[in-house]
Amino acid sequence: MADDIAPNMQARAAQLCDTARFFAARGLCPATGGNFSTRADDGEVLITASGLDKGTLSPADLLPIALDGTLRGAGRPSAETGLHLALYRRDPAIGAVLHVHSIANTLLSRLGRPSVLTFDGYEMQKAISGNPSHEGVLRLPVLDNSQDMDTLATALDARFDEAAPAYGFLVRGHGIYAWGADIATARRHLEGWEFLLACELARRQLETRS
Ligand SMILES: CSCCC(=O)C(=O)COP(=O)(O)O
Ligand SMILES: [Zn+2]
Repeated sequence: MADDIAPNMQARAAQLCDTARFFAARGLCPATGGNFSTRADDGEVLITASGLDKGTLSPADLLPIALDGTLRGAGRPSAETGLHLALYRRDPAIGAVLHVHSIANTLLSRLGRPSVLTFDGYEMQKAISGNPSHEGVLRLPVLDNSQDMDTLATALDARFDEAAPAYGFLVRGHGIYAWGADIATARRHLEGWEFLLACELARRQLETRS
């Protein structure tokens, strides 16, 4: 909880909560869905406690946890902590991991059971680091959902090289994970992906009607 957060991490904790409230205010964290974390300077991770309304988060709702899953202090960390920690362990450059549930990410990961979604022709592709133009093709991997975080983490590990250039992946019928070197970059990636997913869902609906 807040007392356990080092003084030098207070600003980052506040920024993470601002970011969570930003996405919640846009309807991307319905019914307590979503979880948010950032790497701390001491190598620990601050992650949201489980089951909270992400629209009212404050730093008191963040829990410090080691990369091996050892919780420092009391509280119940996010049910999806295992996936966040797997990402931080896999890539030391990851500074923040954000997860939300939207209608677009939930539906598009289910329609036709894709293993990957592709995007081309969208200016917003440039929101994803390393993509200078709408002319490239972005690939967003889709993993099957599981309630077992070890199963999900193993599946992610096997496809991490695909997910890395996307700075994210979808979990089927569940939601999106996006990350970045810091909270602001992770937020840009997540906003960008959610815009692209919303466009793609609307495009498919319009095509079906015509
Ligand atoms: C009601 S959403 C189901 C749980 C979930 O997918 C989620 O993102 C929130 O779980 P947490 O334990 O982090 O609150
Ligand atoms: Zn979730």
